[in-house]
Amino acid sequence: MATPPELISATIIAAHGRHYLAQTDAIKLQCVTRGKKSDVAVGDVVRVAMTSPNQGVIESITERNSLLYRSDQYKSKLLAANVTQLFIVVATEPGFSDDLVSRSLVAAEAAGVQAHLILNKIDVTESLAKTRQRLAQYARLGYPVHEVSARAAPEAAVATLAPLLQGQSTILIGQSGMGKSSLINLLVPDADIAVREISAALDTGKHTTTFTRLYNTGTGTDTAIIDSPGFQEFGLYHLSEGMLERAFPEFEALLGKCKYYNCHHLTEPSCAVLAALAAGEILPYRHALYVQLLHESSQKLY
Ligand SMILES: Nc1nc2c(ncn2[C@@H]2O[C@H](COP(=O)(O)OP(=O)(O)OP(=O)(O)O)[C@@H](O)[C@H]2O)c(=O)[nH]1
Ligand SMILES: [Zn+2]
Repeated sequence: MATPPELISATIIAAHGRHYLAQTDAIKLQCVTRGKKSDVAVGDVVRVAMTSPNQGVIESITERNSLLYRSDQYKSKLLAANVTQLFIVVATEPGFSDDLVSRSLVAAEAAGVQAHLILNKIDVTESLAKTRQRLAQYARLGYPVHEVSARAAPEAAVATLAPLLQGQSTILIGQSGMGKSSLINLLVPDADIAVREISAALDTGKHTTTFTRLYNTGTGTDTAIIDSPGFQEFGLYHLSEGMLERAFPEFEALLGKCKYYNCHHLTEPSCAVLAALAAGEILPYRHALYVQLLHESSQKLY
């Protein structure tokens, strides 16, 4: 009987299709999964069977502490595993979408991950007051908001964000143009070199921003920053009704107070959530998003 190959432990630092790059203490390994499986995410700790000095096959995934994902009607797409917090990068301009911010917050809640909002470009003073007002609504829901300017005050931006990142595994997400790359470059000084290395290893050609990647920063391996491609949509078809109502912190104190124990908070009489909405205690667009997500959840085809 042949001895099975030795398995080594590694962290997935980039994913492109079914090709992965895994980092061990000493080396980077190009990895594939067995068969058609593509259930591996950046941030996963995996066991790899070496097939050559820098290549291997992923044999197993270590149990995850968290898993963030998006989904459409047909399938879900893993965003990152084992993250402890999500930074949603927004800016004074171009404008950002409240729908995408709230969807990201719901995804974070569902994954049990702490979410922060990072307001970048506070040097653009024309739209600053208005943007602050919009973000205050999220602060009232309990999400910390941090203000920075990657361009006008880079050192202050690092001073604000670096302590929050220490010892955490943080994924940054944001719509295109918010300045996420500028922030990553400040927080991870060798990010450009790392991205070039990863692109070469995964053979992604010029499409350097189309894949999610993890950077280990600081002295140990306990601090990780994950950069993800800019996005235009954030489907959440995979969330069940029970998960959805618990993903809205403004519903929390009201759950269990509706007349019907199985209330959907849509049109039911004596619904505590609808009463709070009517009283102006719940923001209309947040409830509308809840209704939309409930609809998406019922449209799931997998
Ligand atoms: N005024 C101002 N402009 C900024 C700031 N940070 C970034 N920018 C500019 O905003 C634009 C977008 O920045 P990027 O860092 O490329 O943004 P991104 O979010 O990574 O966008 P994608 O690469 O499209 O995903 C660039 O022209 C930056 O120079 C800032 O603090 N203030
Ligand atoms: Zn209700």
